[in-house]
Amino acid sequence: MASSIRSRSTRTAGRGATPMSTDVVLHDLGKVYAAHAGARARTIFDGLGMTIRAGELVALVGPSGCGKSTLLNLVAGLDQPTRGRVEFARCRSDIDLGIVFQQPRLVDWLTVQENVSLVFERDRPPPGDARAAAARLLARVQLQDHASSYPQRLSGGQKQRVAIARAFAIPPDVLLLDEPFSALDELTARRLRLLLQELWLDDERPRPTGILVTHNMLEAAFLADRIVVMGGRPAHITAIIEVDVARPRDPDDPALFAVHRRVMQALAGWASP
Ligand SMILES: Nc1ncnc2c1ncn2[C@@H]1O[C@H](COP(=O)(O)OP(=O)(O)OP(=O)(O)O)[C@@H](O)[C@H]1O
Repeated sequence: MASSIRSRSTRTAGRGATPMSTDVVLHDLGKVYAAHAGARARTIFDGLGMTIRAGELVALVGPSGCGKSTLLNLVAGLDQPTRGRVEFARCRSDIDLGIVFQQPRLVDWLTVQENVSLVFERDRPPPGDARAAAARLLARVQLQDHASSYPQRLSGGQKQRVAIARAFAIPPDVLLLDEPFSALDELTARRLRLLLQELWLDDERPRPTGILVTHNMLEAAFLADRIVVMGGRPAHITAIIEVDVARPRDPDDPALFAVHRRVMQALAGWASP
C-alpha cells in the first residue's frame, strides 16, 4: 500500500533540491484502449498536442468520457500513450509530481501526520525532521489539531485537505488535479479552492505547472490561466480560453462569470462520446 501511494497517488521520485517549474509538452499524443470483454477498441484521442508553460495552471474541460482523466494519467506516467509522448523541460526522473484525485486516497491505518510524512521517502528527507515538516504542512491546511487522528475520524473536506497537504509536502514541480473538489459540498469546495490558490501562489518557491480536470466551469475560471476545451470523437482541443484575471482572485469576481459564459458557449454542441 505504501509503495502504491508513493508511486501512484502522491508523487514520483525527484531530485530533492529546490523545485523548478517546467514546461509540460504533449507531443502528438494518441491513446487507444484495446478491445476487452466484448467492448470494441476505442481511440480516445489521436494526435493531441499542446504546451503547458512552466508555472501555468491549465484546466481541462469537456464532455464526460472525452478523455480528460486519460490525458492526466499519461502526464502522470500512470499509463502509456499509444502514440506520441509527454515531455518535460528536464529529465522525467528529475520532476517532482504532486497529484490530488477526486477521492483523498489516504491510508486508513496511518494518522493524518503519518499520511503526509509518507511522501518523505527514505532518500527524500525534508530539511530538518519529517515530523516537523509534516506538522508545518498540516498547519497550512489548518489541520494541526488533527495530526494524531486517523482518516476515518475526518470529514470529507478535512480528508481532502490532508491530500492537498501531501501533494505539496515535497514542493511539486508539476501538480495534477483530477476533479479534486467534486465530491465535496459547495461551501467546503469553495474553501478548498481558496486554500489551493494560496498554496499555489506561495512566494517562497516557483509555482508548479498545473493541470486541473474539472466539470465545474467556475472552478476552472477561478483557478486556471487557460481553459482547454476538449470534444469530439476521437477528442481534440476545440477551444482555448485565456483567463485574464489578476491573482489572487475572488471567487465572486464578475469577470470569472464572464469567462464561465465563454466556456459554456465553447462546450455547447460537444456531446459525450
Ligand atoms: N483502462 C481503460 N480501459 C478501457 N477504456 C477505458 C479505460 N479508462 C478509461 N476508458 C474509457 O476511455 C474513455 C475516456 O475516459 P476518461 O475517464 O479519460 O474520460 P473523462 O473525460 O475523464 O470522463 P469524466 O469526465 O466522466 O470523468 C471512456 O469511454 C472510458 O470508458
